[in-house]
Amino acid sequence: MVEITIPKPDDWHLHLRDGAMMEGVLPYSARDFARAIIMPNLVPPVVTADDARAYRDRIMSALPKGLGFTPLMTLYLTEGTDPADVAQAHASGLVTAVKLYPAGATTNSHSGVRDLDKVMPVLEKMAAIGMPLCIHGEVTDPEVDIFDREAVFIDTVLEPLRRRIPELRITLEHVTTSNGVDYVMGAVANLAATITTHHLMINRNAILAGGIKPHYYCLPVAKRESHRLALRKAATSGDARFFLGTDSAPHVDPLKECACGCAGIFTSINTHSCLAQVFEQDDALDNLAAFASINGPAWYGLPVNTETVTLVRRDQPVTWPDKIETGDGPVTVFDPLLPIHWEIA
Ligand SMILES: NC(=O)N[C@@H](CC(=O)O)C(=O)O
Ligand SMILES: [Zn+2]
Ligand SMILES: [Zn+2]
Repeated sequence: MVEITIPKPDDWHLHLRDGAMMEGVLPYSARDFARAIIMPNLVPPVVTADDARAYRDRIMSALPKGLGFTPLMTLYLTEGTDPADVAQAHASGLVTAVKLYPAGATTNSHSGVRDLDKVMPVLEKMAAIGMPLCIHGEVTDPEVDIFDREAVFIDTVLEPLRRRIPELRITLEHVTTSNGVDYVMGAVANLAATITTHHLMINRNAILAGGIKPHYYCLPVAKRESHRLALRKAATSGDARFFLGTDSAPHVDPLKECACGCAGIFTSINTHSCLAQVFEQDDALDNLAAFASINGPAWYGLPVNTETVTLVRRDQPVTWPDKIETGDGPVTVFDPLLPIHWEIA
C-alpha cells in the first residue's frame, strides 16, 4: 500500500502551554488534528470553569486563520475543587474531562492531589454525570523505583479507586507498561487508555545508552523493550479501549539540556508520520484509523471527524525540522531514531 486515508485524527492528550510557547506549537496541532484534549497543567493551573474559559479563549485567539481546531478543555483537580463548578462546566460543554495529577508526579503537578479522600465528592459527582477522569497514573512515593511507579499506582491507587466508584469513567493517560495494558484489557467497563507516539517507538535505551539524552526523557519514563512491545500490540490491535494521546509536551531546549532537565517530548509535528510507520511495520495499517481517529471519539461520546487525512508512503525517508522556534526559544522535535517514509499528502 502506498497511501492510506483516515478520518482526521484527534489528540486525546496534549500540552499546548500558554503565551509565546502556545503560539509556537499550536499551528502544528491545528494542522494535523481536528480536536485535542488540552492538559491543564499551566502555572498556575486551570482549576475552575472560569480558568478553562479564559484559557480556551486564549487558544482560539492564537489559532492561525483558516485552521479549524477544537480544544477540548480539562480542569486540574485539586483538593479544593468544587463539585458544582465541575458539573456546571461539563453540562455547558465548556469542559470535557477532569485531570488528576498525584501531587509531585510530573511537570507542574505540585497543586495536584495528595489525599484522594479529599476529592471523593468531586469524583462521585463526575461518576453521576458521566464525566471522564483523566489520570497521570504514577505514585510519587520516593521509595518506589521510577520504573515501577505506574504498575504500583495501578495496584495501590487505581484498582481501589475503581472498586470504590465503579461508575467513574477513567482514562489512564500515557500508559507505558504491559501492566497498564493488561489492566485496561482486563476491565469490563469504564476504563480506557491513551498511548503516546514516542512510547510506541522508544524504550529506555534511547534515554540512557551511549550518553544521557534529555530529549527522550518524559514521564512516565520509557520502560524496557518488552513494555514497548506490549504497547505496540495494544495500539495496533484496534481494541477500542486504546487510542492516541500524543502527550506532546514542549519545553525549550535550555530547560531540557541542563542538570535537572524537564520531562516532556514534543511530537505534535511528526506524530502522523511516525504512527503510519509503526502501523506499517506491524502490518496493521488497517487499524490506524481505529487508534488515531475512531476509538477516542467513541470513548468521549463525540462524532468521528468527517474531514479526512491521506498519508502517503515515500520511497525516500521524509524529513522535518530538528527544532522549531517559538517566542520562548527553540524546542527540539522528537527523533524516532529510524527512517520514516510516511507523510501527510
Ligand atoms: N509527559 C511529560 O513528560 N511531561 C508533561 C506532563 C505529563 O504529561 O506528565 C509536561 O507537562 O511537560
Ligand atoms: Zn502525565
Ligand atoms: Zn502529559
